[in-house]
Amino acid sequence: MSRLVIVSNRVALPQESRAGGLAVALNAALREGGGLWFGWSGRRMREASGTLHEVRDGDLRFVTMDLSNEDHDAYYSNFANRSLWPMLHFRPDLVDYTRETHAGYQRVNALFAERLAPLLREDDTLWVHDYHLIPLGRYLRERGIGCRMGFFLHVPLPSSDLVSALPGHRELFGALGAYDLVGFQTRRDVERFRDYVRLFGEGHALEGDWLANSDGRRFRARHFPISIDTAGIAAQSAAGVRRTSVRRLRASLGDRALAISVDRLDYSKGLPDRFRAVSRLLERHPQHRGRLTCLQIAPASRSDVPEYQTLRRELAELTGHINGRHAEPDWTPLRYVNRNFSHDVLTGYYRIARLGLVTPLRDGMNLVAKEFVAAQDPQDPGVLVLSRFAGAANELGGALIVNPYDLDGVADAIDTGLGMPQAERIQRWRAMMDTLEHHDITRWRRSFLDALAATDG
Ligand SMILES: O=P(O)(O)OC[C@H]1O[C@H](O[C@H]2O[C@H](CO)[C@@H](O)[C@H](O)[C@H]2O)[C@H](O)[C@@H](O)[C@@H]1O
Ligand SMILES: O=c1ccn([C@@H]2O[C@H](COP(=O)(O)OP(=O)(O)O)[C@@H](O)[C@H]2O)c(=O)[nH]1
Repeated sequence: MSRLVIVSNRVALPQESRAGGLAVALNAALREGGGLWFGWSGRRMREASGTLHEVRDGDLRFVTMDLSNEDHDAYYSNFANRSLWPMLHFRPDLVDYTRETHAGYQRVNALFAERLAPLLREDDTLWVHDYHLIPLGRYLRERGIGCRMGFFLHVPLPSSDLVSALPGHRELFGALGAYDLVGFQTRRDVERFRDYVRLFGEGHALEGDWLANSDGRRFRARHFPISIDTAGIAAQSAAGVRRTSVRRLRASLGDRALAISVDRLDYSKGLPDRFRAVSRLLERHPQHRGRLTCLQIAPASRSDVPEYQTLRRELAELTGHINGRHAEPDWTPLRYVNRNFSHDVLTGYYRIARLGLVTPLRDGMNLVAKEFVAAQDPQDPGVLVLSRFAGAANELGGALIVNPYDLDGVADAIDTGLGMPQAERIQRWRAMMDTLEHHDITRWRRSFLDALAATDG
């Protein structure tokens, strides 16, 4: 059997727990079959990039690479997260592009290829992840690596008009033609990719899910919605409610209902609009005053990036403003926590919540939405309020689907969710849980790798 080699910027080393769906999902996927995981070490050094570290855990091998401060700054904090991330999340107004940081991104991708190539075998299956590493496949091919290569984009792909506004887009997105299979989260992302290839791309779209790159070499593009370890999370949450931290949260609520949100502190997640929607709820539906506690867990993310610093300041101010306006001496509507929690605790929190509030402005998938569903008590499940702009909305039709820009609509959905009869809650939850039980992380991994194995190579 071919060895699986996963490459991603973020690697979840054994015993490491941090926010971010990619690392959570790949960890679950790799543990199933063993293999090698290659990526950034998480260390920024004063000296040059490229030092490798290795950790073994059973039949898993983790090889990570240090980056210099300068490379990390150009590749991750700037080009990946100030040029690509905002563009891919439909925010051209936030794109900050320079040729220098673009060159740094290409340089780090070339270095990934240089360090990874000697570790590869001819019959490996290589699976590259996300917008940090789009050109890696092309650099590896230039080094003569001929093994099967797949790429998965965890974030959305916007329309060609937006993509084509990024300087150098042809070279960057044309590099996807070096892979044998390119995976996206949703069908719409695939459609937009095919449109892009047709209108601007190096290469052309063929019949079915086939495309041809600029050399005429054929590759495929399909959607593979990422998922979670559904059974594992259900079991974890049932046990989680007995944890001290979960019991303490429940005790602190008294007889108030809990609405929970869990997001990296990122502008794509729509936190300011969500907080305003909670404020709107208390105006439109005053019966919830003193009866509802909204808990927002928002671990800091990409703190070197100015847009994230601005958002953090904005949210601190907005929380103070909303609580100052609505709170009573014995009640505050919003609890806002900038800390990272382990899955054991989070799943217990989800289970005692009456409502999961997941309202990103754009999100590739949003695993929190799926985790919230999997963590519910089957006899007394909570309700999910979910943005139509999260990839997860395509599969979780049992949620109350909202437009996060429509604050009145979000407020009304919260009200509907809090008042929903038990029979309807069970019916909606069962439909979503059936989907997640059928389509879990194992199935995601297998369907991608089976499709990759079925390409010409
Ligand atoms: O690595 P960071 O910069 O700390 O960011 C964390 C991850 O955020 C993004 O996650 C995406 O992948 C999820 C799983 O497919 C998906 O559910 C979510 O919608 C995406 O936003 C990013 O794409 C990852 O590369 C980061 O590691
Ligand atoms: O304090 C936290 C906050 C989030 N997460 C996890 O981080 C992932 C977030 O993934 P999602 O797809 O929702 O968004 P992303 O952060 O990848 O954009 C989920 O598995 C969360 O359970 C976590 O472990 N601890």
